[in-house]
Amino acid sequence: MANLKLANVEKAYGEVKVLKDINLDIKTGELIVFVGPSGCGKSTLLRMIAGLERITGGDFTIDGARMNDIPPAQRGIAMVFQSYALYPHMTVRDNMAFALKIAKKTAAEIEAAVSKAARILQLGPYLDRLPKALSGGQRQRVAIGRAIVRDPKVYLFDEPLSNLDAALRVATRIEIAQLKENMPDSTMIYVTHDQVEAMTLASRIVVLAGGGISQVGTPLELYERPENEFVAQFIGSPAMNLLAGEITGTGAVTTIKLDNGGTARSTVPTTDKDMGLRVNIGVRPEDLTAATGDALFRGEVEITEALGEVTLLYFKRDTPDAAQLVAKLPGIHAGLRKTHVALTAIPEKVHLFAGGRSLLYR
Ligand SMILES: Nc1ncnc2c1ncn2[C@@H]1O[C@H](COP(=O)(O)OP(=O)(O)OP(=O)(O)O)[C@@H](O)[C@H]1O
Repeated sequence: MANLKLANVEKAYGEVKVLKDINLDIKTGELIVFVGPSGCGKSTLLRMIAGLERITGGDFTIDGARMNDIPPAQRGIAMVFQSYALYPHMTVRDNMAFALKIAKKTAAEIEAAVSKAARILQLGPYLDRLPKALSGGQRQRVAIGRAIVRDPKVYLFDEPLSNLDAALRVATRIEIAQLKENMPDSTMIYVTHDQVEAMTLASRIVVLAGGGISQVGTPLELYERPENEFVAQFIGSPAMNLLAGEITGTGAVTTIKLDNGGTARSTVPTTDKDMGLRVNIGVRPEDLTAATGDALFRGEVEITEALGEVTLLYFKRDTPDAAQLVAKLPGIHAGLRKTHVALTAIPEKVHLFAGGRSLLYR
């Protein structure tokens, strides 16, 4: 059991605050994923939780006990890094047993812990091999095994799959999902650049930006109800399209006259005082469909990318909207190249942002 709490946590290097006002409650059994642009402080925050970086402000507690000044080894936390750093001259078994030998555990305790980890990670057949005789994915499993044998309350993963090739990433990602299933009471925090890892593994995703938390939510909450334009465009690939316009009709369904001449409708509710408000509508590429009546965008398809199950459409860059718009249509539509298309989206899929903030969260 481990409930983690970060209260007003900050990190300053000299005068520069790289993280501030970090408030986060993590419950036992959650798998929390930190995402955000490069340099936003994901690794720093993870390392502060591990005790590898000093916390310069605020409090970090595990089950109510303040951890700020507790050394890493006494926090009950194990960290798995992207470079697995196994001891090359030791077998898989000895790599996993090493920390327990140092901790002066008995041979029987070590044997029990190593076999349990080997079972969870399906490393049984490899226990007597040296790391050089393993694939990258198997080595990463041994690195995770070294964490498991210590039976920590909290697991921290710093981009554990980023050194693996695409196929192995998928396989190892599924293994991590299974690992989490097998250890429902362990709390995990995972840093990644990979959207798919974040969306598929996380109980909740923490989006970091500009030194703070931009939004915390389940993967679907972030996808369906982003609080701001940053999260809207960060989660989902290709990114959500933003088109500028003005509110011309309010109520349970809002009408927006777009600067490009198009019209959009949104089920985000508005009131009379919103008439004339400048907004950006947000529409995901996958929510755009061919329009028969009102369109929110019309343009000439310049490039198509047929990916098999979907086709991405990019438009002739003759207006600001056309330059940034991407549509994702199911199936293969290479024939749309050089044709004019009109696109719309159902009102339920049209997000509204004013000043960068979603009108849903007013
Ligand atoms: N020792 C240091 N002194 C000063 N600034 C630092 C130091 N270490 C990190 N930083 C700064 O802190 C910020 C956060 O770095 P961090 O490595 O945590 O980002 P990140 O989100 O993990 O990035 P990436 O995704 O590129 O790994 C960066 O702007 C970085 O330049």
